[in-house]
Amino acid sequence: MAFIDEIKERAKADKKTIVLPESMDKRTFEAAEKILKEGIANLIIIGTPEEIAENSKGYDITGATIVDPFNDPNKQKYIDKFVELRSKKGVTPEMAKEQMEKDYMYYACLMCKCGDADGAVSGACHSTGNTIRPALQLLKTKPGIGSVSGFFLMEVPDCELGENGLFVFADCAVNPDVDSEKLAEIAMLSAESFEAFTGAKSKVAMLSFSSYGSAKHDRVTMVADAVKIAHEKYPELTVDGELQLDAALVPEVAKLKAPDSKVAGQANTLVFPSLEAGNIGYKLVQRLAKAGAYGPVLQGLSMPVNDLSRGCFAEDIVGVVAMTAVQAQNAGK
Ligand SMILES: CC(C)(COP(=O)(O)OP(=O)(O)OC[C@H]1O[C@@H](n2cnc3c(N)ncnc32)[C@H](O)[C@@H]1OP(=O)(O)O)[C@@H](O)C(=O)NCCC(=O)NCCS
Ligand SMILES: CC(=O)OP(=O)(O)O
Repeated sequence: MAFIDEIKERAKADKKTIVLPESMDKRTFEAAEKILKEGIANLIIIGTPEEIAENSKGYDITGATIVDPFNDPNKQKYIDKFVELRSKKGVTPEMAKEQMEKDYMYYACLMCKCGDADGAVSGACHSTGNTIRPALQLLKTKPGIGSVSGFFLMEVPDCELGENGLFVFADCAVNPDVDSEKLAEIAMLSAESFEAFTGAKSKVAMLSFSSYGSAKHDRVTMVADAVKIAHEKYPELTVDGELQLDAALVPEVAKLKAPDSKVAGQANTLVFPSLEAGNIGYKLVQRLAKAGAYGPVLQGLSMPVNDLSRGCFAEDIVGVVAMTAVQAQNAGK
């Protein structure tokens, strides 16, 4: 069974409620029809009657709960929660109301925070920054986590590398500035994500343009230091580096470049040394290898809220909603 079909089956087994705030985009309704028909999740769609009528034309969204952000009996509860969480940052009730009406992602995050939804998915027509900022501000990180990061679950067709073509790539979405500490934490979170979604043991490669000191540069040292930190802080983690991509993936190259590594030649979880590398890397594999790219899924956030690429298809939204529902199932465990 394809990876995403397994995730859909897991989502269906214990249905969660996911909120979709992008009623201004037709893909939301195309995806909603599929999600409801397949029974993947209960849905809340945020939008005015005009937005819903205009963009849902031709799609059957019977069963979705529609919330009009200008006329919602629960709105005061969300305004109060917004102010409770952000008054120290100067947010007043008037500002909270205006922000929620202007940007439905704030509304969606408050629904999650108040327990009226288990997760949210947005980003088909909003940039990543605008999609995740409300979640970072209102939901915050899980206890003990310093930074939220974003991974893609990549499903590469006809590929024996990784876990039969399945990989986690991170960070592809969130942190423009990383250091060794952050990279080590991204490695730990990515390993957890890989294992939660695939059920297989993760083997994390910390990528660079150097393998085991073959090049000398500050950016190589940053990755090598991240590996040392990861070994110290997360001794249960199978992680190695710094490694070039070919050494991480291909057994024959691994024998030459990192012969004693427990990861080289078998990596299934790839931690990129910068956001540039991660974001470009996942798009290369998606577009040239025709890989499935599900995400960016956020890791380290206190509740499941996930982003999409603006280039996504409705089927990608369905996949990310299923992954969000599975994250919500795992949240209490
Ligand atoms: C994530 C991002 C939106 C946050 O930056 P920003 O909008 O400038 O916001 P700030 O730095 O003021 O942070 C806003 C809040 O989020 C928190 N935050 C920022 N980055 C965070 C992270 N990685 N993890 C957890 N919290 C984070 C800040 O602490 C701050 O909290 P506060 O308001 O309670 O003090 C920004 O780093 C960004 O745009 N990243 C790149 C996204 C992107 O374009 N990716 C490529 C396409 S996928
Ligand atoms: C993940 C990503 O790159 O998102 P977008 O394509 O919307 O910038």
